[in-house]
Amino acid sequence: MSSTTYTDAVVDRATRHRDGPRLLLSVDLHVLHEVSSPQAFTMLADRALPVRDPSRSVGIPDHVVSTVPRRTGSDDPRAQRMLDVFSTNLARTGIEEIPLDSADHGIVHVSVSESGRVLPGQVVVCGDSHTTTLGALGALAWGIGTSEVAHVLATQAVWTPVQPVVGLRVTGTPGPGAGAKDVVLRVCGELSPRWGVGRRIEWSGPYIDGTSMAERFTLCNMAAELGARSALIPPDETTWEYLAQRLTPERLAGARAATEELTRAVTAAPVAATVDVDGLAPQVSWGTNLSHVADVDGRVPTSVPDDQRRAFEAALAYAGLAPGQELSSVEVQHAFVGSCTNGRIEDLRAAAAVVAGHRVAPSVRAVVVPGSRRVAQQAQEEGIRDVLVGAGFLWREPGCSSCVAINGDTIPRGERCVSSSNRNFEGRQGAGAITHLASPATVAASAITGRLAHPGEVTR
Ligand SMILES: CC(C)[C@H](C(=O)O)[C@@H](O)C(=O)O
Ligand code: SF4
Repeated sequence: MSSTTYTDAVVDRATRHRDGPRLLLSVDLHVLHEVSSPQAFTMLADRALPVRDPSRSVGIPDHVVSTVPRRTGSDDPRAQRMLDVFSTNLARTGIEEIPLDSADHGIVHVSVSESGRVLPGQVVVCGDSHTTTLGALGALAWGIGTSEVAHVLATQAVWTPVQPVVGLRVTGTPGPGAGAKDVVLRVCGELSPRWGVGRRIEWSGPYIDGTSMAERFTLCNMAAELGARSALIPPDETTWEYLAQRLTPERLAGARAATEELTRAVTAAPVAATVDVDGLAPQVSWGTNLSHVADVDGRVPTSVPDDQRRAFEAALAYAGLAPGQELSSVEVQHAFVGSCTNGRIEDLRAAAAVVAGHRVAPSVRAVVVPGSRRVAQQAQEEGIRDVLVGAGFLWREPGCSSCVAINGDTIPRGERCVSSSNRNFEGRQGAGAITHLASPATVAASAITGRLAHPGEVTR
């Protein structure tokens, strides 16, 4: 018998039907948000199809919601209409909504993980590319398109191609001031943005074994930027400790028993790439895709392989940078701590640790948007909110906010934002806005200095 990876075992358990190169998998949890679901509900209504199992779906408004304190929805009538349609669709079909004022509210991927809705071995889908985040819990989780959302609503199952499972091994210990965000930026920089296309990734190696859950969420979140359908970390004691804080003892025991059964004969995925992050410096993206990554105390590259030259020049022109330019000379006007990549309590702690005792530079507008209400609440209780606000950060309500800037939290044209989010495409944070992706610690240090900065510049 050929060996089976953890991912294969999850796929096998969920398979309802096989049709040549395609599998029909049962969906354990379907997460919906207001942007990718309206047409799906319309498709269902047009064909008079009911939702097959509303109890296995949950809807959370996050992308277009205002983040202004005491918000109730959106100030923009079009966005408000989207929120209203979303609520109506959920109520009409009997799907639970986690509304803005719920203790469980947050960005979809943050909310469903911290409220204990996601378990190892589950198949989880959402009309959102960063659903890979939930692979941190050992779930097989990926983003689907709107017509697939309709299909899942109608059948509680999803078609997926048979795909190879590959190991992505990470070794070494990052250097001072560097963490999981720097690691995943480096991984994206070293492998191509298409490295994961057509593959299911299993993270492995000594670095991964030692990561916290917060770090795992960051890593799996950004695996979407490698083009992978899914990326996960098979469950270990770290996973179970996280779940123990969120599940009743009975549910926890049930989930553990099911996982033990599932994983009895699994073997590690064959390693397709190894990235060594020993001594890694904090990373920052300088261009317009995830291969444009460098040490924050380093320089923009001076040359690239010929086949990348055009993209390189276009990225430099868009970002207003020159080959060989020192990144620590690049001034920023905005600093954003938030998103499903780095909007968790650990991320806010990391930012607060850097800014404590310092002031945000007068030339910078620095904003914290917690990933969820729980994160916001905990930050308040721990005094982290006070540290950040005391240093000059603006404090907002949870949501996607400037990560994708479709809720009004737009970065103006020509202005530069150092951001703890995950995408740096042209116009991602607003038409003509320039994005530098970094860790929360680097965002915090840059907010203080007014230019891209190594956290050590501020803390040492
Ligand atoms: C709006 C949504 C469909 C989109 C996604 O799929 O990822 C967004 O979350 C993003 O990060 O670009
Ligand atoms: S925070 Fe950003 S990456 Fe995450 S779901 Fe929202 S828009 Fe997408």
